[in-house]
Amino acid sequence: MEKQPRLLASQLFLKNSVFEVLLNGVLLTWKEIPDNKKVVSGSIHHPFKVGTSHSVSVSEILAVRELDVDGGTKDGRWQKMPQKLTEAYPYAFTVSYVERARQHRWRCSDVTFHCSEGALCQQWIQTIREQLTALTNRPKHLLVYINPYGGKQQGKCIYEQKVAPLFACASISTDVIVTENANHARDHLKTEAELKKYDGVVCVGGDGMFSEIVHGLVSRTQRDNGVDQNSLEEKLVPCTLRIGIIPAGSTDCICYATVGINDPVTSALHVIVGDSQPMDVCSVHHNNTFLRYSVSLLGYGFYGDVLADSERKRWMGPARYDFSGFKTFLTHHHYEGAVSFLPATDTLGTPRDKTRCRAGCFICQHDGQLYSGDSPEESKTAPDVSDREYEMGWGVVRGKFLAINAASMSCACPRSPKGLSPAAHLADGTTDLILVRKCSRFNFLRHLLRHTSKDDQFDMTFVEVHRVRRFRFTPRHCQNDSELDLRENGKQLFSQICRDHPACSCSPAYSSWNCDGEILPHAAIEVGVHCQLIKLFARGIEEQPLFEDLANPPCAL
Ligand SMILES: CCCCCCCCCCCCC/C=C/[C@@H](O)[C@H](CO)NC(=O)CCCCCCCCCCCCCCC
Ligand SMILES: Nc1ncnc2c1ncn2[C@@H]1O[C@H](COP(=O)(O)OP(=O)(O)OP(=O)(O)O)[C@@H](O)[C@H]1O
Ligand SMILES: [Ca+2]
Repeated sequence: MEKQPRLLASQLFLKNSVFEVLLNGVLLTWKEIPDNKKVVSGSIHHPFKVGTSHSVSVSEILAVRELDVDGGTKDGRWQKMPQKLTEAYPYAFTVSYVERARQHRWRCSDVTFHCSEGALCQQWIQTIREQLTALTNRPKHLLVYINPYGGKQQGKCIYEQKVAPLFACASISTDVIVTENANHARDHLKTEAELKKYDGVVCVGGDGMFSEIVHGLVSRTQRDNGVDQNSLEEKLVPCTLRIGIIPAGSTDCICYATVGINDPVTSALHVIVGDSQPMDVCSVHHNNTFLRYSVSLLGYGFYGDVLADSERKRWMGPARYDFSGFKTFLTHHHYEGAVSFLPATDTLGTPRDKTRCRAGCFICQHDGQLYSGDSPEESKTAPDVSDREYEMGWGVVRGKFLAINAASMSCACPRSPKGLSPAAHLADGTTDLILVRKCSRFNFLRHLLRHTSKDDQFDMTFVEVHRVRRFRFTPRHCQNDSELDLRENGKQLFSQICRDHPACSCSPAYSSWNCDGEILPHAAIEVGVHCQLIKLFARGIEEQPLFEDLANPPCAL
């Protein structure tokens, strides 16, 4: 087959005007041309219209398809064409591309170019297709898991109506599994799935569903590479398959913090263009035994109690968190214990930075390290602790806490658009440890409210925040290491304490850990961060243009 040129320039017809259309391997641009420069004959030009121009990155073109002269595309989509146009320009092709809308939303837009010669039309189609084929980061075959019961139970419908047509348009083939029970996706990935067949795994659901995919993929990768997940000293092997999240859950905080919005079409488009966003993963251990992975929030006290209460109210849907949040706020329990942590002293950022982790983040590109390039490749995913540091650098905070939160990323979500730790990074190998000491209800409310405003939620005397690589929590009443059933022990201990002090308003001895929306069975845990262990089909939150109305300014050609 004849090699297509990388550069194409033609005068083509679009919406009653003649446009200079240019493809240079990086950009597709089309600019309305003035009357005196036209070489196209028989154009139906609007003489008073001011020339407009557009530009689309080839990497954001989804597909190109031929348009039949009778007005339908070859793939069956129907388009209305004025008769005069079809007579003068009987050949046409449609380019589908990403267009940016408000609040980080992406939409699929179509532009149809008409020409008088069939050969020219074919040349354009083939050249664009060739340039799309050269984009090797794009997935061709995906494994999709749908949770039909997540969020408002719309997962199946969202996928079929909004996502599947886009995947089909971009010629992505899929194997779709609608899960039949909790952990179906995790176990299928862990043991059965033929991962070699796929370029990525997509989940349709919320943070819980994403967590299943992470557990399935990370565990499978470690098993295939003979790595023991139980030891915190082990360097975990990064997963090669990227993960896509089509949001259909209650919080969707992973999606919100990696894309900027929980919108199924936007997420599907990030999958199609083959974006890649590395992410840190925390491994949580108890007595040198692996418990779970966490990518967003590990929360003891307030967020643990909210989750424990809300699990009994799943029937309420996403509103359960507000109900349980309000109830937990009123109960105002505090918990006693010791938090030891290894500060990330060698990092580029701090939790109090004004800058945010955004697409192309400088800090994440350097794995959060001050001295990039010095770290050998194999140490990238390890909790990165030398023996000396291990002995020397640990800090300890003891006391009574309303909340102990570790945010490995901002945890931005619709409830708190800036998140629990606004300056946290997706892929710097650290987690932000937020300690909220016992304080009055009023002060705690002030702290919570600051998650929804511009004010700094850390700028309060009872709150401290540390960027750490590892941490450990030991509850005060943890008598021995074999504390096994937290809930039973907790209840017994609570009733014991309250029998001793009948008139007091003491808190139970234990809360629970909320690990990305799952309750952990132990209060005493040790946590390590594995830098960039997984990759998502995302690019981080893109900076908003200064004036949103200029999100798609006409480009200067
Ligand atoms: C007064 C308003 C204050 C609003 C403060 C909002 C802060 C919200 C911060 C949300 C952080 C979410 C972190 C994400 C965790 C996910 O891995 C996990 C799985 O999806 N989600 C949850 O655990 C779900 C956790 C959901 C927590 C919701 C907490 C709602 C608190 C409401 C407090 C009301 C007090 C009202 C007093 C009058
Ligand atoms: N077929 C199924 N039946 C019951 N539970 C399922 C099924 N498939 C997945 N699950 C479980 O449902 C739980 C919740 O799902 P998901 O995360 O999709 O929604 P959510 O809890 O509403 O949202 P979020 O996690 O964002 O709060 C997950 O932990 C997952 O393990
Ligand atoms: Ca991080």
